[in-house]
Amino acid sequence: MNQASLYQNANQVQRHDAKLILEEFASTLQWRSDGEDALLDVGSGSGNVLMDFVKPLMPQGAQLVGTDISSQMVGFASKHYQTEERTQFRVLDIGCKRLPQELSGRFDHVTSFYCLHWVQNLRGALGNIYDLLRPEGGDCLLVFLASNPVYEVYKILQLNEKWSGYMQDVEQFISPLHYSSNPGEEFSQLLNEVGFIQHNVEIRSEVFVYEGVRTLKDNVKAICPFLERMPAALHEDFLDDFIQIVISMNLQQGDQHKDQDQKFISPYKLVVAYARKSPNIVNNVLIETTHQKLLKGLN
Ligand SMILES: C[S@@+](CC[C@H](N)C(=O)[O-])C[C@H]1O[C@@H](n2cnc3c(N)ncnc32)[C@H](O)[C@@H]1O
Ligand SMILES: CC(C)=CCC/C(C)=C/CC/C(C)=C/C(=O)O
Repeated sequence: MNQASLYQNANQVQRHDAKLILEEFASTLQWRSDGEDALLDVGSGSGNVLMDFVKPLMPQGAQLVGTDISSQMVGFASKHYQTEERTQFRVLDIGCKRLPQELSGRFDHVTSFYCLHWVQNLRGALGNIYDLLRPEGGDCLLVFLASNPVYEVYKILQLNEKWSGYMQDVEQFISPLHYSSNPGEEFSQLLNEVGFIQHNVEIRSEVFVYEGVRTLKDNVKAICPFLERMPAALHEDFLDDFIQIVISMNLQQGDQHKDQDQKFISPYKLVVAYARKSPNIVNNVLIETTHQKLLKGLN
């Protein structure tokens, strides 16, 4: 997904979820007493969730860094929000092998909305999020899809020879937790493995209703990675096939012959995770104690 302006105009679900969750977690986030918080947002996209819902929560003197793997998204956000003080956007692949040195250990908070379901190497991404936080401690709020009917639609479309050539790698675009029987437990385990001792993970079952065929098509267009691989002349045909599959999955209500009257039901599962990094000294004591216990067990 590289079309920032398409995304900026068709991200109602993403904005709705981020707004509600940020209102809920505004007072849980551990704001600094000096108001000099530094926050990095992972997968900021066109930047409007970060600027409309995260920035207003932050103290006046706070620094914000919006990041994204897509240079097109970063270019759009930088231009759109160029007059915002203490705010910058830069390219970062959160799944990268080595973080840029100037970002490592620099942040009090990391946030991420609707991004981590795009990252197959979830463990690597979480390790990087841990390392972005200061050694003295910090916290993160991570919100992403565990599952969504869009993934089942993609898999059915891939079986159609009209589209299969564009969708060979469909699994790369399915949330790494989509097939998990216990996504909450799996994600908690990953948080533990990378060093987050204190964390809370919830899997929330949500439903969003898209009003009318055009609304659903625009929302699909904004995020579907396969459309940019095919000639624009095929887009409407692909989206029509998408809608037919949604109807066959019984996710449609209303008069099939009146585009405006149709509603499309999207039941999905959202991971909402909040985690705190403890200061190194606390971690070292805990590791030491565990180590001593293990040694005692051996003697
Ligand atoms: C659905 S958008 C979410 C944008 C924004 N956070 C919001 O809530 O509206 C997902 C964003 O994640 C970015 N993304 C995907 N994989 C990424 C990765 N490995 N590292 C950083 N960003 C990534 C995409 O380029 C895209 O801009
Ligand atoms: C009814 C139905 C299949 C709805 C799918 C709606 C849709 C466009 C989901 C997108 C989910 C997603 C990957 C969002 C994102 O990354 O922002």
